[in-house]
Amino acid sequence: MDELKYYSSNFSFKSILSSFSYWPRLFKLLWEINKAYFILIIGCSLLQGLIPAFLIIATQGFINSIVNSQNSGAFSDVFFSFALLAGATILNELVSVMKGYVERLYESLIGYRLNETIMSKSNDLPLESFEDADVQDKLKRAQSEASYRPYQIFSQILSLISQAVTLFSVAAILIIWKWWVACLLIVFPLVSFISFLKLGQEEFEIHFRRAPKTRESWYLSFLLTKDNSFKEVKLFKLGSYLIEQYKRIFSGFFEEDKVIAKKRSFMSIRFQFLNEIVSAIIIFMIAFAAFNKEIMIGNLVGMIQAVTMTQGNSQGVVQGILSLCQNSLYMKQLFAFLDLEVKEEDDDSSAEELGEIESLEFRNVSFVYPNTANLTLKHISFTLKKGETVAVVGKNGSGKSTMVKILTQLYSSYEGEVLINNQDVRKYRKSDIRQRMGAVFQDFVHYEMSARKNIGFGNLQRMLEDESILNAAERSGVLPLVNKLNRGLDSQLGRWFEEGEQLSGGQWQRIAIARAFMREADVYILDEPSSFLDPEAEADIFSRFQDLVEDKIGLFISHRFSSVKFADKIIVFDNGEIIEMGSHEELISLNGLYKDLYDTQVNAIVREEVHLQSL
Ligand SMILES: Nc1ncnc2c1ncn2[C@@H]1O[C@H](COP(=O)(O)OP(=O)(O)OP(=O)(O)O)[C@@H](O)[C@H]1O
Repeated sequence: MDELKYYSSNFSFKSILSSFSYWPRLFKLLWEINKAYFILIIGCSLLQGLIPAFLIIATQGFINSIVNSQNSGAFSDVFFSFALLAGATILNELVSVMKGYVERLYESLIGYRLNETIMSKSNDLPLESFEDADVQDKLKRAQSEASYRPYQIFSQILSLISQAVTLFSVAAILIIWKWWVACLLIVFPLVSFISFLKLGQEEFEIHFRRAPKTRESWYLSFLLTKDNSFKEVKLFKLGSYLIEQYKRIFSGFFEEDKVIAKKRSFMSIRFQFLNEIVSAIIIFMIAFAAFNKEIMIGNLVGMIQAVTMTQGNSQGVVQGILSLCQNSLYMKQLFAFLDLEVKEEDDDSSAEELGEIESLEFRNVSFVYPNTANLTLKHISFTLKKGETVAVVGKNGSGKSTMVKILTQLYSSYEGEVLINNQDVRKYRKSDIRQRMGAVFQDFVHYEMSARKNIGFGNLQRMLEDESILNAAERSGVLPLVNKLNRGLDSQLGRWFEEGEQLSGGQWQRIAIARAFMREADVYILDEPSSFLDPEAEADIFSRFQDLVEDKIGLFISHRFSSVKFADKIIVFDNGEIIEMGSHEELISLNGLYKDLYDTQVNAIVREEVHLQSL
């Protein structure tokens, strides 16, 4: 909201001028995308600007040559001026076809490249920024508006140049006759400039304010069109409600658009009317001059053409400058996103080389999520050592996943120290650290792609090596499933694309675990790996996990104590703090939260067994 205030108060002529400061950057960007197209379009635009004046002179000459030939009886001049006129017309057509062709290619190329740039920028952002609603709004604005505006600005500048060339060359024909006529035609449309400029600012402000609502509407349509939400939408009969919400947002937008469109139409009618009166008077004056034999009939035709063209071009130049002002404001949005600070220090060449990770330590780590009031992690300290399997338990929302995100360097704005091999993690490149970690997050991804990619994404270099992929599948116990797939590793998974084979929740989870195991890592982290698994599958996964991490560091978060109790060390989280730590036996004897949670689960299982036996 504050930002809107900032922008609103800056919708001034000055701010529009300052937005032109992006032009050099924009031109550099467009030049780098394709130099040949860039030059060709500029060349064609200049030619297009000059041709109309030439056409008028050729038409004028052609008509006058006919009139002269009637008096002299010689036809050769007519033939010559006809050839000139025909040549100019053909050239005009050729230039416009050529420009259209290059423009289409260049425009789509620019669209792709800018989307690519926006995607790589998103990829470079740290998770903290990515989860920020303001950054999401900026991203939405950059994606929806700014990716096609750059070409618009470029083509507007060119058509402005071309129109200006036409305007002055055609106006020269009138200046020779009566200079003030040309001045009147050029200057008059400027009267409308300020009014249209204000309207353009209003329109921009509306679009700027819309970004959060546009995102909301996108989300509503996402809920209705994606398979993972579709089931609930059907079951709870949310469809009509969501469509209604969507409609409400768009009807609001439509009303605003209608108001702007109405204002624009009224303004156009007013200025158009005044323009027509001015040109009617001038055309009448030209006709009167021809009637008095002050000018020839060819000149009459040429000058009437010149009046219409000067007037049209002068209006075109004004409109061009206006939409250029407006588009320049949108350009700010693109660069506002591209200029977001990237805090990742991966390009730090002074970073130390990271060897095998033998120990990981949290020393007095506290963390608060941006824009929230309370600490999510409070003075956390623990150590993980090579050869250890550590389980993390605790109630929902106690901070376990947050700790994992800090461990994997997805958040870096914590207090305290995170150490690798007794050295501060900040000494190492984040990408080097992540390279040595294999993790499955709670909200792991179902890639709607082949089984090969789903597993191979864990180690891109090995994605084409069947043996490595099958090995990872074996380790996560998903090999029998992979072997049963119609096209083996290259079978499409999920239902989004053709010939996709849908998996169960547990099968997807095993595939995600295989992806983590694909990495030749020193640290393996599983955040609730058993949430979709049946007890047998869960026991299977943990025994495989323990084998895998025998001489590595293994960390898993779980709510299932049947697996947790076999860990070498158990860390108990409560409300962002570590309140207990030790082996299963040690924690049971402590008689604290761990014992409570454990007893609750064991008693529930016992009750269930008794109930089953009584049936
Ligand atoms: N991206 C975020 N932005 C702001 N707050 C967050 C974010 N992610 C989590 N939180 C908050 O941080 C707290 C800890 O969440 P966390 O996911 O770490 O808990 P957890 O122990 O893993 O819970 P669970 O067992 O339910 O997975 C919660 O109160 C949650 O609301």
